[in-house]
Amino acid sequence: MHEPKRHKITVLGAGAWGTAVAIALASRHDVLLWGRNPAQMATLEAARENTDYLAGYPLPPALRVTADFEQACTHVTGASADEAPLLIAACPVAGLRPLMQQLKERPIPNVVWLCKGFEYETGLLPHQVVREVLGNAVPSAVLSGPSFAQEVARGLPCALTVASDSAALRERVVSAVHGGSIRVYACDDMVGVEVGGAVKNILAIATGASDGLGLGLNARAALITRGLAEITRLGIALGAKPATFMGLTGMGDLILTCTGDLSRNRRVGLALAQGKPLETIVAELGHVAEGVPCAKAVRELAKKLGVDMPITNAVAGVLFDGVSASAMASQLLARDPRNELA
Ligand SMILES: NC(=O)c1ccc[n+]([C@@H]2O[C@H](COP(=O)([O-])OP(=O)(O)OC[C@H]3O[C@@H](n4cnc5c(N)ncnc54)[C@H](O)[C@@H]3O)[C@@H](O)[C@H]2O)c1
Ligand SMILES: O=P(O)(O)OC[C@H](O)CO
Repeated sequence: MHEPKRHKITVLGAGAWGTAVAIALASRHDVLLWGRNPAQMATLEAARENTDYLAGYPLPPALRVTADFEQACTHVTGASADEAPLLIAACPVAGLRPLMQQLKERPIPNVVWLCKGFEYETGLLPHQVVREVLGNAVPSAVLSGPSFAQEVARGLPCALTVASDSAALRERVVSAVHGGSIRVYACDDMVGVEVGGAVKNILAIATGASDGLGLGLNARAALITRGLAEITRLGIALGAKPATFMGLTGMGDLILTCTGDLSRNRRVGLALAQGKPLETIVAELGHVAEGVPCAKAVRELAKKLGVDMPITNAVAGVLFDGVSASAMASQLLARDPRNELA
């Protein structure tokens, strides 16, 4: 039986996902939500709602918010071991390195990140970025899986996976997050969990484009299935465990993001099918769509590693090389036949 315990938690990043996670945890724990924009945080406090990133979901009275980074850090660095502190980084991949640099000289107890992607400039996974900046001494974990912020903020059921090579941190994350309508599973395959979370966003763009072109449900199922093969090939080349890709952060998140209209990445694909330019799509979205920078990073990484990733290459062609969505579909169909399990 899961023993509920009260934790001191700081969530760094007040976008859609950081806000939803803070809302979900605030009824059980002492949670402080930090955002880097003082004006936005003042509005959030006044309205008790994140109108910029998660409109329509009131903050519970127990949830405290701040734009003061010092206060956000002290909430966990000043906590006793008995208060089992947890530091959660809820920024996009592009913000992870700067955020870790801000934390570098502080005695943080641990760090758990929620972002999904490869660092654009370096092609590194989030755990590699964190270790490059903080070293190996700080226990670190990734929390990922099929989870739309709006549903989590509403308290609807959801299952996530925490991956870490620290058994103690895995236990702490399960202790803090598992409960209510959230189930948390644990594993030690950080590479597999991060690769699944990153590449599914590219495939959601592909599926959105296919659906936007009206190519049908058969095409959608084909893209999801062959997309999973593509994710698995890259993951194995990077040292992941193949079984991870059949789990929540592989197949689970891939299905959700490719089929759920709440997905920003899927919406990018739907808009590409209408022929909209990428700059317009990104501006209209107003939120991060990690699949866009990730497509470029993964195309380069796969080329370097000699991993065949035709759907990723096709998506990158539409995003960055001026290929139309319909030409992308034709190019994928025209590829030579291959053995399904190769
Ligand atoms: N929204 C979801 O449903 C969801 C679910 C699971 C995972 N995620 C992942 O979580 C990450 C964040 O997504 P989101 O939905 O919150 O994005 P968002 O666009 O809603 O918000 C991004 C937030 O990050 C902040 N930010 C950007 N750079 C920062 C930095 N250097 N330091 C601090 N804050 C910074 C922005 O100010 C903004 O508040 C992404 O990697 C996304 O893939 C999102
Ligand atoms: O809205 P998206 O496409 O960034 O997807 C959100 C989550 O990653 C789904 O698990």
